[in-house]
Amino acid sequence: MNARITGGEPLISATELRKVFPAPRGTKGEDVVAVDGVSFELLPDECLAIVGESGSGKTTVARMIVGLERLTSGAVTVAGEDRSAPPTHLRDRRRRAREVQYVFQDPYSSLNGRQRVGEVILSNLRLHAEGRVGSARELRRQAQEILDAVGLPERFFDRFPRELSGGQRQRVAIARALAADPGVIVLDEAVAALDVSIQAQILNLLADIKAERRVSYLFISHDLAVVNQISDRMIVMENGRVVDAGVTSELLAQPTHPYTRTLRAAVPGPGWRPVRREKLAS
Ligand SMILES: Nc1ncnc2c1ncn2[C@@H]1O[C@H](COP(=O)(O)OP(=O)(O)OP(=O)(O)O)[C@@H](O)[C@H]1O
Repeated sequence: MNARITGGEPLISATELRKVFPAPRGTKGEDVVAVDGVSFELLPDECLAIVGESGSGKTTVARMIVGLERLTSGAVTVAGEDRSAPPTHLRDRRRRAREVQYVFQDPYSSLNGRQRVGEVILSNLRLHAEGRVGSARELRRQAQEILDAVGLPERFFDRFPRELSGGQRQRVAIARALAADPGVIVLDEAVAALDVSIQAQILNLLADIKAERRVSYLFISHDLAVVNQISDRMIVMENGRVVDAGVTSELLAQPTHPYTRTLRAAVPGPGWRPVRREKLAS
């Protein structure tokens, strides 16, 4: 079972999320309001981007959604079930991981250096098989199928992460997420550490996976050019609040909010124009 649901019911619903980090003990510093009244919905088969400058609260929102950060107030539901409180036991944690997987920014630190690529995938397959673990041969076949889906042929199965490039490592991280067969993948600056040409490859890969596996993405990024390529809708965060939201191509073509205009103006490269995703796909 995964968190996929049919129809227009949101996969993730975030309502009035608020996160306050207390000032460190013994200091006279002030509490940090990292997230303040953030609401959004992620629909089946869509990619929703959360954009904003560094410190705007994007990662904190993502961590609240996956249960890594306790909510100060507000509510999160996944596939209609309340997920506002952190998981209390291992079973709950695993069930949530099957619903929503998280891919981190840094492909260099997010993989265990002592685990071979195939084992990374196998261990997540075993973890989420819910007692339906097949033979070792069948598991290996499934692991290789997932690696094939992210463009890593059989010769990568026994390699260690240190033997891979940044782009290849991020493919492994995506494959590891897919092994849980999730309904949603949260991608937190998942291409930010990669060269532009490798970024494009990973974005194409993500688009292919989304079309083939019907997984939804919550795509956290500060990079509007990247967001323009991958997302259907976007919300814009500034100082912990949502200041703008809408269909990505429309919002980028004609940004109305001053902050969105500022972000848009910061996109590098003369002649950069928002391009509808259908055009990119051809
Ligand atoms: N564990 C924490 N303790 C205290 N303050 C925190 C903590 N985590 C985040 N913050 C603060 O909350 C605010 C939002 O941070 P967050 O990392 O969510 O922003 P972001 O938009 O993801 O930025 P970046 O892209 O740089 O990660 C920042 O002011 C940050 O310093």
